[in-house]
Order: sequence, then structure tokens, then C-alpha cells
Amino acid sequence: MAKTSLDKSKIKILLLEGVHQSAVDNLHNAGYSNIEYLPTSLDEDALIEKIRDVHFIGIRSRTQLNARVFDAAEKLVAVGCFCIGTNQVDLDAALARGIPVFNAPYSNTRSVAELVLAEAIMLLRGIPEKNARAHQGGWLKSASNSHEARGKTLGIVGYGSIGAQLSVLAESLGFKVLYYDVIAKLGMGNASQASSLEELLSRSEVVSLHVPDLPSTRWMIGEKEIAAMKPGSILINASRGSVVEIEPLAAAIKEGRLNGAAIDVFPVEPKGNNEEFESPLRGLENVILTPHIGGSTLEAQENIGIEVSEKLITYSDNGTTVTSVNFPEVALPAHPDKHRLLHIHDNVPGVLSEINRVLSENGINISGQYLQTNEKVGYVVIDVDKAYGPQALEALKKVQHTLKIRALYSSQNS
Ligand SMILES: NC(=O)C1=CN([C@@H]2O[C@H](COP(=O)(O)OP(=O)(O)OC[C@H]3O[C@@H](n4cnc5c(N)ncnc54)[C@H](O)[C@@H]3O)[C@@H](O)[C@H]2O)C=CC1
Ligand SMILES: O=C(O)C(=O)COP(=O)(O)O
Repeated sequence: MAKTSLDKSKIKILLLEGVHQSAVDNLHNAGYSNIEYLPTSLDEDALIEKIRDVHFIGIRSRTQLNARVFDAAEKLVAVGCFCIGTNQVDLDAALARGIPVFNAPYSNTRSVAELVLAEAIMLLRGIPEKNARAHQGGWLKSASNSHEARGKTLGIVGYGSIGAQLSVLAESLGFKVLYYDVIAKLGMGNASQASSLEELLSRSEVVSLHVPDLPSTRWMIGEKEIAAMKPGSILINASRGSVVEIEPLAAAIKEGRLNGAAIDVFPVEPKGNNEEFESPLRGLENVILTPHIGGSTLEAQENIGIEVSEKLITYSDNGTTVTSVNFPEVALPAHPDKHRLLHIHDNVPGVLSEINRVLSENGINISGQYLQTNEKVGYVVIDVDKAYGPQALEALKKVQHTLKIRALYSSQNS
């Protein structure tokens, strides 16, 4: 087995929030056996204790990785977000410490789109209310406020992977699709782009939100925007709880200005399945409340487990950072006969020439060099002859502005 900077059995991996077993299997198959698996997230203090000797951490949307946590994570090499959103991670703090963050940008896209489409149809028919009544022994047989999806306008806010997938599915069912995005995007099928959020809100029977959590999307749907929606329309949010102000939404439903809502994500979500869920939306008719399960299907979770564990394994074994969400992306070939040195440094002038000077002064021959930078960080990968591995590593540690350094030793030398 390839010898890396550390024996694989010494590389500690912490997997939180019940990531799918496919991730554990994949890591085991790649030779990583030192895995701690927890079904829940950890609060900040518990995480700080746990993360001290961890090399790789896998999380989902709940675990908050902030600068304080990263400060404690002295051995951390990389983060895997087993989900799409990465707003729970302070990406700049990770970058400043030379830690790449990976995610699964597409694996649960379809799951979210399918759920939203089903909810749109259910809400257009007033099913949550009728279903609740029937369970209580009632009988609400009526066509009042019940509508076909055919010909209705679905307004999609955020036309990225999920928004575009939803667009295709919805149009095939007869919805007219209107979308709003900060970027000009080509519509799928016959979908057309609205010129403003206000235009979309005023023209749609169903509005569905698919934007990431950004400073610009925080509370983007508040009292004013809800008032701008068509009377009797429906709001769906399966993006992030920070996007919609819940109080004005609850008021609009109670007053009958909106006909219903489906909300999967909330400003405050319970930390686990045993904690009570509190929300002003509880008990309101024609409101579907789901516990942040937009991406929680077995298919999506299995794919995410494979995809993100693969990215962590590749970075650990080979140094490749392709698809990292915060890091310079370098695609690397295998290095069967060479030692590979990974050097992460502040992106300031002169570091690369200093690296080359130090290596040359130590008589170390460079057989391959790969460099990528972003605004803050430079990532240079150097393949050297086997004989020089440890010596080169020591020399590189002395280079100023070094953030992190790692060696991947050639398998032939182990
Ligand atoms: N409920 C759940 O379980 C899940 C929730 N999500 C959430 O859904 C979000 C969207 O996912 P994807 O479609 O994969 O992301 P994406 O990055 O492919 O698309 C987001 C789109 O929003 C647009 N956007 C950004 N700021 C905007 C603004 N102020 N106004 C209008 N558009 C804006 C972007 O230009 C982009 O086209 C994720 O960031 C995540 O927070 C994702 C998966 C599961
Ligand atoms: O993929 C995302 O961004 C999600 O919100 C899904 O989060 P989860 O993995 O279900 O905690």
C-alpha cells in the first residue's frame, strides 16, 4: 500500500451527522481504518475537544466550523461537506489555515426538486388541510381554492442546479416557469427570466426559493416581498432558513393573503431529532413543515457519501484539489516513482522562487511542479526524486509564508 506522510491507520477521520455508510465503506476500501462515526452533530465546545487530533472531518449542514474550531484543529488536512451548502463552514478561515473544503454540488439536486414539485401540487390542492381534517374524522370535500398545476406560473428564485432541475420537471407538468437570478441565465425549455424579484413575485402562483445562504440573500423574502406576492399564492422554501422571515409569512397565511407554504429550512432548527421544533408556523392550515429533508433520500445520501469521501481520499493520497469550494484547484497525475511535496502558502510575491532556491541549494532535483493560486493562497505541488523526500520536506518548512506542508511518499520506497 502507498506510504503517505502518515501511515493511513494513523490518519484520523471524524464523520458527523450520520453521513451515509457508503462514505465509511469507501474510506475503508481505500485503506483508511481510523474512522470515528457519530450520528449527530457536536456543539462548538464538544467539537473543539474532538477535532484536536483529527486529520479529516466529514459534516452535513448542521455542524458549524468557525475560526475558533479551526484554531483547535491543528492537524486538520481537509473538510468534506456531505451536502451542497457550505455556509456552515467559515471558508476563509479554512483557506487561511491551508485547509481545502469539498462538497457534493449535485448529488441531492434531484431530491430537492422532486420534493418541491410534489409540495407545489399538494398546496395548490389544499391537501395538507384536507388531510389533517380527515385524520381528525372530518370531510372537506370541496373544489374551493383547489387548482391544477397546468398553466400556473411557478416563480423560481435562484436558477442554479436545483432551480433549473425544478424548472424542467415543472414545465413537463404544465407549469409556466419564470425565474429570477442575479446572473443572466438561459432558461430551460420555455422558461423565461424575470427582470426583477418584484416582477417574479407579482406574476407567480407558486414561488420557490433556491438561493444559497449569502449576505445578499439573508431575509430576502420579508414583509415587503410577501406583500408583493399575488393574493392566494404559495411560498416554498427548501434553500436556507435565513432567506425567509417567518413572522410576516405566518401573518400572511393567517390572514389568508397567501394560500399556503412549504418550509423545509428554518432560522433556528433543532440540533437533533429529540429536540422540540418551535416555529410560528406550527398549527397553520395548508402549511407543510418538513425537518430539513430536501436532500434526505437514500439515493442522494449514498451518492453524496461516495462523492465526498472520494474527494477526501484523492486529496489525501494524491493532493488533487479539483472542485474544492475554497481552494486553488490543482489536478495532479499519479506519482509512482517520486515523492510528492504539497506546499500551501500565503499568496505573496517571491514564495515560489524561494521554494525553488531552497530546493536547489539542497541539491534536490525537481521532476514535476504544479502551481495554482487564488487571491489569498498559493498551492504548489513538487515531485522530487525518492532519495530526497525527507530532506526536501525539511528544507521547505523553512520557507517564509508557509501555511501547511505535507509529503506523499512514493509507494515504491515504502
Ligand atoms: N433543503 C435541503 O435539504 C437542501 C438545501 N439546499 C440549498 O439550496 C441551495 C441552492 O442549491 P443549488 O441550486 O445547488 O445552488 P447553485 O449554486 O447551483 O444555485 C444557486 C443560484 O442562486 C443564484 N443567486 C445567488 N444569489 C442570488 C440572489 N440574491 N438572488 C437571486 N439569485 C441568486 C445564483 O446565481 C445561482 O444561480 C444551496 O446553497 C443550499 O443552501 C441544497 C440541497 C438540499
Ligand atoms: O445539501 C444541502 O445543502 C442541505 O441543506 C442538505 O443538508 P443535510 O445534509 O440534509 O444536512
